Amino acid sequence: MKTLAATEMNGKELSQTIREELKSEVLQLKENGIIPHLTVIIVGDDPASRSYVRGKEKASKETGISSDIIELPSSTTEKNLLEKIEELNNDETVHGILVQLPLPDHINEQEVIESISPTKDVDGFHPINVGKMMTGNSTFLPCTPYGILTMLKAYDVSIEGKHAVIVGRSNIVGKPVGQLLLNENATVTYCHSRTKNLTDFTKEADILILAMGRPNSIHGEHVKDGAVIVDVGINRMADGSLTGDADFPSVAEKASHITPVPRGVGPMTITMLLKNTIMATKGMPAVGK
Ligand SMILES: NC(=O)C1=CN([C@@H]2O[C@H](COP(=O)(O)OP(=O)(O)OC[C@H]3O[C@@H](n4cnc5c(N)ncnc54)[C@H](OP(=O)(O)O)[C@@H]3O)[C@@H](O)[C@H]2O)C=CC1
Ligand SMILES: Nc1nc(=O)c2c([nH]1)NC[C@@H]1CN(c3ccc(C(=O)N[C@@H](CCC(=O)O)C(=O)O)cc3)C=[N+]21
Repeated sequence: MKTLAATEMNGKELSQTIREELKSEVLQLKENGIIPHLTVIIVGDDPASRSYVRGKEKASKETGISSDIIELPSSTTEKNLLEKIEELNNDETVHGILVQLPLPDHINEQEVIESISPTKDVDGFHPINVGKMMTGNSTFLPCTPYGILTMLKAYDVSIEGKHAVIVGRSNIVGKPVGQLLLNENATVTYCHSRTKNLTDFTKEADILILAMGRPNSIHGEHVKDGAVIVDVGINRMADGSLTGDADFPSVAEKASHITPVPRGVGPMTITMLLKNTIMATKGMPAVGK
């Protein structure tokens, strides 16, 4: 019988530890009469999005963060959504604003992201915050990439000088995770749907980040011995189960470290959202200063 060679990087367990620390930060804020508050806006009734939003609300409550969900019908106009965001920007009792993506096609996602006050942008998607991240300045980091970095550090994975290969280049996962690893002195390669001979690149990775959203795409033969594998993919299978982008059993035989799906990157994303909300409550440096 083959034993699992890899260390499993368990995002659920690590999240529990971090969330305990966050709870005491929240208690301190409350002692000073400040209650951190996160408002999540969801437009439409996509079941997966609703399930994530509920997960965020549950985790907020458990950490002592107050939260509310604004549910808008998919027929909501962009103007209506922008007005709602403006109200929240001006509401001093709201510290963090998250607009669940994707939005319906008739709403311009970029306009919406840019309308959120950068000081309340706990997703780290506002161009000002993206720019600060790119230049290595302190800001809200996007939750999934921040969660990945936190997990790699907690498991003592060394990043400096390592070849990090990112499969996926979305604005919310692929691009920013590559940037954060570059900031940590990795050598970074981005792959995407037009990449030719993808596995030539994955085989070269010391750290392989999979963020394609294609189930079971990468197998043991496509990764280097001793590689660190972070599987961001969340794919709902016909039987209702969740699976990542990697074929877990064969990849785990080659890897030194691997994240499972579920209980890997997903819970870390939510933990970093809580962390960003606390940071927003404490007050971010004013924009432009
Ligand atoms: N664990 C978590 O917390 C989170 C998980 N996710 C999950 O991560 C996955 C990615 O999410 P997201 O970035 O939003 O998705 P997108 O669909 O926005 O991006 C997918 C990326 O993968 C690339 N890609 C698709 N097919 C291939 C292929 N065959 N070969 C190489 N590259 C390919 C695309 O390339 P191109 O740009 O050329 O189209 C694109 O850059 C999804 O499964 C999502 O559910 C997302 C957010 C948080
Ligand atoms: N503005 C915005 N910000 C986001 O951060 C954002 C978004 N929009 N749209 C959708 C994606 C997806 N996402 C996930 C968060 C947690 C889990 C998570 O906790 N997953 C659990 C499983 C949950 C389950 O069982 O369904 C796990 O992997 O263990 C998954 C996915 C955040 N996203």
